[in-house]
Amino acid sequence: MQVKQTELGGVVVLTPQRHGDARGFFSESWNKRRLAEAGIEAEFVQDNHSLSAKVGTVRGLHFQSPPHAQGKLVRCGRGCLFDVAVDIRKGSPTFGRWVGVELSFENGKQLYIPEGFLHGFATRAPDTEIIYKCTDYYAPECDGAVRFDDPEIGIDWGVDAGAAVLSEKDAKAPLLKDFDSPFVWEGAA
Ligand SMILES: Cc1cn([C@H]2C[C@H](O)[C@@H](COP(=O)(O)OP(=O)(O)O[C@H]3O[C@H](C)C(=O)[C@H](O)[C@H]3O)O2)c(=O)[nH]c1=O
Repeated sequence: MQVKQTELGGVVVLTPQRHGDARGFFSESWNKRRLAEAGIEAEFVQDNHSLSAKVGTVRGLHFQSPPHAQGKLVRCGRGCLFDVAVDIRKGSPTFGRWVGVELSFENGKQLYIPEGFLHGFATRAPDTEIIYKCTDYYAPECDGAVRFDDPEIGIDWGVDAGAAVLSEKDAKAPLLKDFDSPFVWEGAA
């Protein structure tokens, strides 16, 4: 498995090995021991799977606040998407900074996003399916969001923000400056 650190500490791009043969390929999409070897000690308790029919669908930027904060291991089961993590840990030297990576069925890449980060994605192909493991259960009372097109964050989604396919919740999400993050950077004094 290839492991590539990003400029946001803890956010890691993983590419599991694919064993190709005349039938197609086989890949271990998740292996706890290999993640631990990559420095990721995560206990996953829930798998999520969603389908987004239209190109330019944006889901995010979401988080769950403590005590049900979620780390996520994200991959693309079909199609192609641009997956983004944003650091919202107060005191972090990279607070408000984002990283993005194209995940597709073709490239087999995965993104690990620890607790304390917003997560969102924009689809780049029709009928795109995202599949991701979470380190805590769904807790709607802890559900939170920040606007995907917040100019202070400045994510280049590669889609026309005005034409993005959004949920009502995402269309009404607050800006980062109007939001009090429940996360504190562990490196803070
Ligand atoms: C997240 C979640 C949702 N639901 C139900 C609640 C709604 O009836 C329906 C759609 O939920 P929502 O509109 O929040 O789904 P997304 O917009 O895809 O939200 C997700 O998108 C971003 C990318 C994430 O990382 C989060 O996992 C999550 O916030 O599924 C559940 O039953 N369990 C769950 O874990």
